[in-house]
Order: sequence, then C-alpha cells, then structure tokens
Amino acid sequence: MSSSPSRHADMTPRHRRLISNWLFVLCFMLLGMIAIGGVTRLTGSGLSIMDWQPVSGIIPPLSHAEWERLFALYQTIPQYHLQHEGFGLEGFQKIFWAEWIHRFWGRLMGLVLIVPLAWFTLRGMITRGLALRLFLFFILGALQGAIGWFMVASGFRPDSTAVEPVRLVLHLSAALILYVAVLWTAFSIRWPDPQPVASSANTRRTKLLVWAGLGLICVTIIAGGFTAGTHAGFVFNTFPLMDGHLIPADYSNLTPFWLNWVENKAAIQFDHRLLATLTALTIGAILLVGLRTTTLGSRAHNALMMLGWAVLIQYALGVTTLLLVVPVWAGAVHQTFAAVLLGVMLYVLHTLRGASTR
Ligand code: HEM
Repeated sequence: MSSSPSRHADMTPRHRRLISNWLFVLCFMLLGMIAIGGVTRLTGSGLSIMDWQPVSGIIPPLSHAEWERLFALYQTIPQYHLQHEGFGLEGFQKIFWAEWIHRFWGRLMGLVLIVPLAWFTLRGMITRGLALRLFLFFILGALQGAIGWFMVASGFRPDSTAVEPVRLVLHLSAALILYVAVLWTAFSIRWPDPQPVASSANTRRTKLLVWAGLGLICVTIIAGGFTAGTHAGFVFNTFPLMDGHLIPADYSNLTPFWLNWVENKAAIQFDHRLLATLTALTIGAILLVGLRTTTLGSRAHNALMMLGWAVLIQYALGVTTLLLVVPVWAGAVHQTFAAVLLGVMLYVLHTLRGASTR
C-alpha cells in the first residue's frame, strides 16, 4: 500500500478499465457469498452436506434414493435432533439447498477468476506479476473452501449443534482478507497514480485516523464473528443498556479473564457494541479533520462522505438486528454490510495514498 506510482500504470487505459471491472465483479460476488453465508448460518443450514467433494459436489442429488441417503446421514448428527427433529425430507431439502448454493457460488467464483485470468495472460494483457498475484488469489479462494470445511466439520461432534465460534471467525476473516486483497488490486489498477497531497498536520492526522479506523473495523468484525458464533445476539436485546446496565453485571464471570472475550455472551456482545461505537466515533473524527483539509481533493472528500454514511447504516443495522432478536434478513444484511463498510474504508485509504503520515 505504498504511495509510489503502481506498476499497473503501464497497462493501456482500456485494459485497466476492463480488468478492474472484472475484479469489481469478483468483489460483488464475494459480497454475495458473504450474504449467502449469513443466510446459511442463520437458517441452521450449514451442516446439511456432510461430505466435502470439491469437484463432484457440484452435482446435487439426482434421485429420490440419493436424497434419502443424505437425509439419513444428516439424522445421525445431534443438530438434527436438537434443531430440526421431524422436519421431514422436504425440510431437509430446504437446508440442503442453502448450503449447496453457498458452495456452488464459491465454485462459480473460482471459474469467474481462473477462466478470464488464463485468457488475459495468454493474450499478454496483464503483467507477469499481476498474473501471479491473481493466481495466488485463486489459491486463497480454494483455501477458503478448505477452511469452510474445517469449520463445518467442527459441527458434527457428538456434543455440538453448531460450528466452533473460533472457526467461524477464521472462515469470516479469511473471506475478508481475500476481499480486501482483490478490492485493493482493483483500485490500484483503476487508479494507478496516487494523487500527491501537500503534507500538513491535518493530512497526517487524517491518514493516521484512517489507519486507526481501519484497525477498529477489523477488530469490530472479529468481535461480530464471536457474537454470531456464540449466538450472543439472542440475549440482552435492548440498547444501549444490557439488563439495565451500561456494562453487563456478569461481564467477568469466567476465569481466566480473557476467556470472557470468546465464551461469555454478555462480554462478547458488550465488546462488539463498544468496538462498534469506538469505530463510529473514530470515523466521526476522520470526517471532522478530513473534510476541513482542502488539500485532500474532491475524490477523497467524496470517499469520506461515503464512509460517514456507511458507518451510520452499519451501526443502525446492528442495533436493528439486536432489537429484533436476529431475524435472518437483518443478520445477513448486517454481516454483508460490514464488508461494504470495510470496502469503503479501503477506498478512503486508496484515495489518500499520496498523503504521508510523517
Ligand atoms: C462498525 C459497526 C459494526 C460492524 C463492522 C459490525 C460487524 C458485524 C459482523 C461482521 C457480524 C457478523 C459476523 C459473522 O456472521 O460471523 C456482526 C454480528 C452482530 N452484530 Fe455487529 N457490527 C457493527 C455494529 C453493531 C452494533 C452497533 C450492534 C448492536 C448494538 C451490533 C450487533 C450485532 C449482533 C447482535 C450480531 C450477531 C448477529 C447474528 O447472530 O447474525 N453490531 N456484526
């Protein structure tokens, strides 16, 4: 993320537009994947396909006998008895399709990445370095599938009805790392030359605050992952107080103390609220300083305005999800919009590449 002109500057403008558009399409597909993942999780569908066949798994069951076989397999895990007992083959088919679409979408993204990549490389439209970087993204995508399976497998244990929260957070974080990498590459191809910004105390302050805001968004997302993974959104459904207190009374029930951050629902939800509030305040500070700094230019100012709206929307979505006790639509939109907010923050950082922090 340096401020020197990017190596993409020597591609023709037409190729830069074409290739960055293709990468933006991939980012939209990643957002779609995050939304489908949210629906899969919130409808309790994630454990319905009990094997991992990266290639042949694309073919869904084609006969009644095959459906019966898969349903019988599903009835052997505790989640069936505790969450879906007696929902019949029709009920099973519903949760199966949610998980199947999630996995299908992943395979489709792999194709949307690798086929054009091969074409652009063979036609000499991209540099060797970029081709290698994009191929690395393909490998990371495949790895994300494997991490997904590693997560799902933790839900089949005899005493569990859901996946391990830590693995859920790992799966979400890996998806977002890939999203950040593709998005940053797309931005750098579309706008290869950083706009030079005269150094001043305010430009330095803005950029430092943007880095702090980015860090806070990441930590808030991780805390959101634990909130979702431990079902902590289904308790303390009031805002801003939790059971009548600003800080919940049983925040530090567990020992050692750090265990509360990953296992105690009261602490997990409180941490997520607190971090979200700190994120929103930091973004408020970014706007206060950044919008007054005229040297940043209009593109950066527009990006800052987008950032302000994005954090407002995400905060409101979080409170809505909580107050309505996590309906599927709200949980999925809140989860997806976190990635939108992260993307806007990245865009802000990209518009400020020409500003120094020293
Ligand atoms: C900067 C603001 C915020 C960000 C970036 C953010 C991010 C996230 C993410 C990424 C998740 C889902 C993780 C996953 O599915 O694995 C999540 C879940 C959740 N968030 Fe937030 N959040 C924010 C603000 C809030 C606020 C202000 C509240 C409420 C006071 C809130 C309440 C929740 C709840 C209840 C869940 C669990 C929903 C579920 O089970 O699906 N969030 N958050």
